[in-house]
Amino acid sequence: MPDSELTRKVFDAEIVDDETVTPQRKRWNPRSGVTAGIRAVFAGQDMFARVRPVVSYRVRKAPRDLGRLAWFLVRGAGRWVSRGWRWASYADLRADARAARVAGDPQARRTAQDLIRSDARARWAKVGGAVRRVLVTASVVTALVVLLALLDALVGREGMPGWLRGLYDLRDAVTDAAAVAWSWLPWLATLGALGAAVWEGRDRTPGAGWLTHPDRTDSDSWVDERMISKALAHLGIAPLAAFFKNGGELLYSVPARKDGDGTHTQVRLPLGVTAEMVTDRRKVLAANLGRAALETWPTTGEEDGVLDLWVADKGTLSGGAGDWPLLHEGTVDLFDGVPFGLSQRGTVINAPLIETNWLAGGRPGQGKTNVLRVLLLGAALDPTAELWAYVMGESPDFEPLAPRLSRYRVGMDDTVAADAVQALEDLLGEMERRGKVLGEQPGRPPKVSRRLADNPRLGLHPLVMAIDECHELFQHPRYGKQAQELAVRLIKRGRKYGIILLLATQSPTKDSIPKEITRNISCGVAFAVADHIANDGLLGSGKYRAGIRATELRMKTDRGTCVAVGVTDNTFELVRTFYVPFDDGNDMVTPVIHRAMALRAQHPHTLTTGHTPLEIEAPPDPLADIHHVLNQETRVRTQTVLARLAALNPDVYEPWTARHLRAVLDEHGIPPRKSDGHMVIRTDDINTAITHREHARDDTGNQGPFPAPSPHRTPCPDQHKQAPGTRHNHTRNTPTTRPEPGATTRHPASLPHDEGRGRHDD
Ligand SMILES: Nc1ncnc2c1ncn2[C@@H]1O[C@H](COP(=O)(O)OP(=O)(O)OP(=O)(O)O)[C@@H](O)[C@H]1O
Repeated sequence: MPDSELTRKVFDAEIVDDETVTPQRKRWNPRSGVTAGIRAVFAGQDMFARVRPVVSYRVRKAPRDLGRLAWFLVRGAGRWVSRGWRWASYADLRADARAARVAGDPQARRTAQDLIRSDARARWAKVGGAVRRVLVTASVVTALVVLLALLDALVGREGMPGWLRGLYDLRDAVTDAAAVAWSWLPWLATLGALGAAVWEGRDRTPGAGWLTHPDRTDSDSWVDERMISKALAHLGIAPLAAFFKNGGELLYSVPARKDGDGTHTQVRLPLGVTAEMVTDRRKVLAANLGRAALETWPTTGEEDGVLDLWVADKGTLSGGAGDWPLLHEGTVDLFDGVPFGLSQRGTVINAPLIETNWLAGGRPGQGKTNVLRVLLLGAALDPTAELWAYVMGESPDFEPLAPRLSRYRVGMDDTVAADAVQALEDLLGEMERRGKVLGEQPGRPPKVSRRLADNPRLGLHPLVMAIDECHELFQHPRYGKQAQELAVRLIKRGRKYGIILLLATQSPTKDSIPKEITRNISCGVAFAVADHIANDGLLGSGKYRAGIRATELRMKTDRGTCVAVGVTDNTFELVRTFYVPFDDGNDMVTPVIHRAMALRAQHPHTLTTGHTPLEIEAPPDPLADIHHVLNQETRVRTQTVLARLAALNPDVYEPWTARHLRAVLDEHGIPPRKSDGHMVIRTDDINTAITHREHARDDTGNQGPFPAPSPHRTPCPDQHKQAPGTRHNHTRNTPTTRPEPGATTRHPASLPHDEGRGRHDD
């Protein structure tokens, strides 16, 4: 018997699993139905048992609640009246005028009075416009109604066309509905007005009951002028206490209002009291307001007699800043800044880097290095930026950034200090060169702009140098003095040339950081510091006295939170910095650097090589690269081409799929080709496309996507050997560089004298 006859045949089947079987097993069981019913009843009873005490409690409290409702009604109506009066009498503007008179500011007073006049004019103009609109509408509607009535009387509905009869039906329906609504309207209007008045008059103080709730979701966060005045009255400042005792009322030039995650206000203090007297009693003020000292920020306003107060909502500052916005995607334009942290108001601060220099400091382990790393990471996502980093100690903190760093040295030995000084010297030379380049530009622009930075021929791209633990460099017995001088000159003059210095230190004393640096630095960042000397060393002199105090930050508890000046237009910011983890087993920095590398590979960019001429890297040329990897074979399978491209330039081609390849071929008019059922690319097609492209360039005079070399550039004898599309790494040979991991496979050196030397750029 043949085998096939022994095989069982299945004509119809169904895959059966537990779920399909279970419903068939569940038959109706009268007993279980009864049990379920009883359970439902008991569940209902549970519910009833829960609801009953609530209802009885409400019933007992009903008289009190009704009383409160009545009181709210009266108070709401009162509030409306007073608001109406304020509106009608321009009370706010009059108060401004009065405040200006008290402050002895005639200009402000005149402005307030002018505003009252112009407001009155605008208001009457508005009323006139509204009356005119109402009159016109009423006349049109009346004319229409009269016309319809006349027509109805003269012609009769029977003689009218269908659409006109429809119009009459509509009119009648609207009239009937209006008549019904009219009979209800007084009731509805009264009820609505009563409800609105109760709502308006509800208790707005914290802790109000079920009928009321404060404007904030968190009643703990409530801080108003009454509470602030009370807190100030109990600070133990004699003139302030006397002022309140005599029935004085403080003048709030900025009323207490929600500002991000807190409340902001400005108070004009009475005679004999300065803002500094209040900032000195910050802890008492915080306690009086029911806040931690860190959550209470009294500072001097525009004048010594004006107190600027910001009080954080309770507990909001203890939360971290969350993920760095660029952690998973996004690029940076350094001219717009780098997301750096959350301000006390809960908004993201875009830290400015262009035209600034930074000094970050604080006690050990509070987050300085992370700030430097975040700024460098952000800069790395601007493909035009060139980055250098010097770490004056043995630390792997910047290791994952290495592929994107053109210069990178780590260590405590003298060679690192020597290289850092050399780098500062190179930056000064570069500054001179940039000054000349700017001077040669049409219109002699005073500083580097995005447009100029984008032109790789000029070499005016942003150049960021970070020095971690910079006090080690500035205090170095041999190189310290020179480093100080160079850094000061750079900080003073380098900003407009797109040269940015980022410094971080544990020890911001006058011996470790030159005074000229702390004086001229534009962005100061202070994590928890020990005393007012360190505070003012980082943030600028007088900041401690003005109440801008990183001394309030607590070691460990406030790790990652810093006081920053110069990062926004505000006098200071309390910043919860973004943290990009680089810890044992959690490295979120490397993926960002991979993105940064891929981005940079797609842009022509310049490297600064000390006093030597600029080198310009060419962007990849996919057509030439395909030609290169075809290796003169007649045809090669598409998948093989993709693999070879990825090996040739992984940064650019590793993410490529057949679709990317197809797009390039389509762009050059190369049709899809098949051989033995496989998609292939033919060398002939690519050769033809390249020839066409060359002709097209000759015709238009266009030099193609590669930027022409710098006029100063020394031609490399073997430059033509460079694999097309790979990036040229021609940099000055200085001991400040170190070999890039994998540099030999990924970026073959095009110059024989580059072989074996330190790396400079990606
Ligand atoms: N913004 C932040 N959010 C949360 N944790 C942070 C933040 N910044 C730093 N940290 C934590 O603090 C630790 C120390 O950070 P970092 O190395 O930046 O401090 P540092 O001040 O540079 O220390 P050192 O002076 O020792 O170099 C980090 O490993 C991290 O756990």
